[in-house]
Amino acid sequence: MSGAKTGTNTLQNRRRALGSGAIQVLAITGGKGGVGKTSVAINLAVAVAKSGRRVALLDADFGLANVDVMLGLRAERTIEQVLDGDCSLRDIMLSGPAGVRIIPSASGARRLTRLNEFEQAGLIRAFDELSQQIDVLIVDTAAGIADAVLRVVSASQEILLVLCDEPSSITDAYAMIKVLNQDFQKVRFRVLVNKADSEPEARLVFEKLRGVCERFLEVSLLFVGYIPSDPALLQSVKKQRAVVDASPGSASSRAFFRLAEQLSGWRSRERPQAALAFFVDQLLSSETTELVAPPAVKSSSEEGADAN
Ligand SMILES: Nc1ncnc2c1ncn2[C@@H]1O[C@H](COP(=O)(O)OP(=O)(O)OP(=O)(O)O)[C@@H](O)[C@H]1O
Repeated sequence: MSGAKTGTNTLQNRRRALGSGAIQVLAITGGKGGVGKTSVAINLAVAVAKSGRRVALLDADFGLANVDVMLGLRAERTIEQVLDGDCSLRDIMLSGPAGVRIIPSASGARRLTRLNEFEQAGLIRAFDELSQQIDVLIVDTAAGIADAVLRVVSASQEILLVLCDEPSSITDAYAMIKVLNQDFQKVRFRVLVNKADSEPEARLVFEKLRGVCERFLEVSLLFVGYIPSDPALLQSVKKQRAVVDASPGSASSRAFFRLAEQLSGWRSRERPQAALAFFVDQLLSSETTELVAPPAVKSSSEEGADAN
């Protein structure tokens, strides 16, 4: 058996070991920039954490990674150093409001989809470590439909599309749904309308997207609610705080708490217990992944996985 093949089998065993915990993995996306993806990712993460679940927020917006900045934190290191084997996930995670673990990735997020075998082992080690510590992984993604964005989104068990009432938001969301459906066989999308003034208005925006999807695609869209346009959210951004933390009684915060409550009921038909393993698996199945023999790096948990 070749060294590369042996390495691949070992990696497969390690990936399987990630499947043991029932972790929800949710990508926040939308196609268009500025619709509020990062605001939703942060506030939903903090609202879920306030309900007692353990949450990690992966900042995979490699264009304008800014979760840390929006929360007044400073990332010294990112997932890039973890992939290089320089440190562990624990060393780079920041502690956000309500104990949300923030994983800064910046340009490392693009690299997540193009890993050589040494880096694959680093990624699996990192998520193996994470799987013991969280119940929910929320992934904030970049705008656009670049391949790296699509791969991160399609790797996630649940997809939450953020829309707002602008024609380009609808067309960009449609473009994203189409490519996720046709190239990645995704059929189910949850839709959140942001910056709406009322539920009827939000439903109208949702119906515009559903109308065009029904005409051309076989996908299922679920309306999960709306976040009102809220000056308190803008104020909290200026203070580098999550609105659910700074103004928990504001209109947008109440909507985020409602959404957080719903999220625990989003049990995917696609084996929720394997969501984290699926996430890592999909990132690693990139066509551009190079196969090179990995250096022998083992943690005790990987040794356990190898023995299975
Ligand atoms: N519900 C809301 N009410 C008021 N302002 C909002 C709301 N949601 C987002 N915003 C504001 O809209 C702007 C864009 O939000 P955000 O950065 O979260 O969008 P994004 O989709 O992540 O952008 P990008 O694609 O550029 O990363 C920010 O100034 C944010 O404060």
